[in-house]
Amino acid sequence: MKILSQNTAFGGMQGVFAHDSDACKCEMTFAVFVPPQAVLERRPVLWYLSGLTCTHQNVMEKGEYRRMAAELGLIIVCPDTSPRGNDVPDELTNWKMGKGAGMYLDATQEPWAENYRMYTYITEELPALVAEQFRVDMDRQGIFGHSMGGHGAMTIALKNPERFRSCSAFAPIVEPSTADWTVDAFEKYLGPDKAKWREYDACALVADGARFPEFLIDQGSADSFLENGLRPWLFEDAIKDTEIGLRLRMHERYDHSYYFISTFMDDHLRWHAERLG
Ligand SMILES: N[C@@H](CCC(=O)N[C@@H](CS)C(=O)NCC(=O)O)C(=O)O
Repeated sequence: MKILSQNTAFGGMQGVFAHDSDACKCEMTFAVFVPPQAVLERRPVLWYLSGLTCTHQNVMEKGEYRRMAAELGLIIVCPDTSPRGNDVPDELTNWKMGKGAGMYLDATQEPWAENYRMYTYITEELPALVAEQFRVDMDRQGIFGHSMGGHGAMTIALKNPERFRSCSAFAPIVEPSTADWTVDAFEKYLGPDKAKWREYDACALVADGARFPEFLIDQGSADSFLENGLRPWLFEDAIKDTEIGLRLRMHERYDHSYYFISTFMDDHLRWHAERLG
């Protein structure tokens, strides 16, 4: 693992690191905030998955999570959203596909299958590296994210309920297999057989029997992607006859940006801290 930067913040450390990824077959970059408490003891770890067009950097610069994470003693890991580098396939003029749009799935179709294995990267390779390199308590993990990353967090929690104790999302794409934003990418990454898309779709996963105790979702009413991309009411419908808990909060006047995310960031960190102990 290479250290790209390390800066003291709120008594802890904000670092950016790079490593050679076996899953994605390229160099991957990620950010980690280590709170001051982690000098003395293992602390819970919270995974933040970012949205379309983002790298590890957007939330690090605009998410405003460090003060509260330091107070609560949470380690925050912010991975990149796709494989990177000149050898990685991309669609240069399409921000909803390829680099910056990994969709947190393992692609099965050419030319994507070789590098676009973000599900394996986020659930296996990066946790192993983080467990080795930082003072994390891997029995206390939570996951959250924004937009495409909200989709990632919810599907990963639903598929791994024994691993995560908490999950929340800002403006998540709850049904990517029918959303304007994501259908094209799902078809290119996973092929035309829509049955194969279901394991990466929060609503479909619930319909197929996946369970997670409860979710917190914050959504801005002035989010221009609400009607065609995000549609949290579909998840509300999906869990109706289940024991899954949902705290869905709509916020008038808030849009899709990091101004919205940073406003409710403290609430999400507290939500996770209460469940991670
Ligand atoms: N580029 C797209 C918008 C993409 C977008 O809003 N991305 C969100 C995640 S889905 C984001 O976090 N963008 C980066 C940022 O705001 O820093 C557009 O122009 O319509």
